Amino acid sequence: MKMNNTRASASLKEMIHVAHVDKFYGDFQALSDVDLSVNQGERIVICGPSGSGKSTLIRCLNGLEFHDAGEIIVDGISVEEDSKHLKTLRQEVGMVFQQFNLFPHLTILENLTIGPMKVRKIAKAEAEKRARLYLERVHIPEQADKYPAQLSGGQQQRVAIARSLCMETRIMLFDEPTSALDPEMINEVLDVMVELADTGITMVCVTHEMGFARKVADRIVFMEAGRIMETATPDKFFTNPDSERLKLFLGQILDH
Ligand SMILES: Nc1ncnc2c1ncn2[C@@H]1O[C@H](COP(=O)(O)OP(=O)(O)OP(=O)(O)O)[C@@H](O)[C@H]1O
Repeated sequence: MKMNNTRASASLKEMIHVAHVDKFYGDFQALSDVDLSVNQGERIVICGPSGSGKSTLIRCLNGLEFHDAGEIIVDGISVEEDSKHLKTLRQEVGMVFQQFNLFPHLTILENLTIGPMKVRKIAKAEAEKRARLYLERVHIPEQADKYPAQLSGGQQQRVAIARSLCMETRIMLFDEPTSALDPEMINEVLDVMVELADTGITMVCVTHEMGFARKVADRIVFMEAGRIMETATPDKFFTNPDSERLKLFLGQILDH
């Protein structure tokens, strides 16, 4: 179900505000004067060469890393190391990583219910109902009673997505969710992400999957050397990029 009308009418609310952000690791500057604004329901794909700062930027959005200068506000919360609201922020922003980070000693169902029960204080029966619903959504309801090691990488990543969905967050961040997967499992995860994108959730996704970017993104952000070099709609991004660097990058990745 497309929700473009809803997204259009909601598009005035800015969910992510990044202004003049710098980030250093020691002496190394990983982000330089980064600006990014994401409205409610927007789908943003971030791409760029290895080491360009994509993961650093997305990790700064939910306080897994902290910026050194500038301002980041996510869903009304200022992201700062000493903020009292960091816990709330992390609860409100879902994140799916390259490595699935499931609890190995818990079943799939338990992986999905632990957050809602502990953090949201939802009763077990309700949490399980919700978990089974989202396992249906990611097309693996039959895996509920297995342990993560018994699932394929693609299935584990779909559980990781379902786990974020169970927390019913309004923002989902993805950091190269398919890059640790065997090629034949990439599409099953991307398909779930395409379905998720149609629900109106705000999405920021670091990925090299340009087919996904073309299909889903409202805007694609190209980073290089810690800077945002270009931001464009998929159409412009792929057919008429402004910078020579982006043309070179596209030449390299689209040839593969
Ligand atoms: N914890 C860290 N300490 C020191 N340097 C780091 C740290 N994390 C990242 N860097 C450096 O910061 C730069 C940006 O890294 P980042 O992981 O954000 O890039 P990326 O664009 O996501 O790369 P990739 O596509 O390879 O994942 C790189 O040069 C990296 O080596």
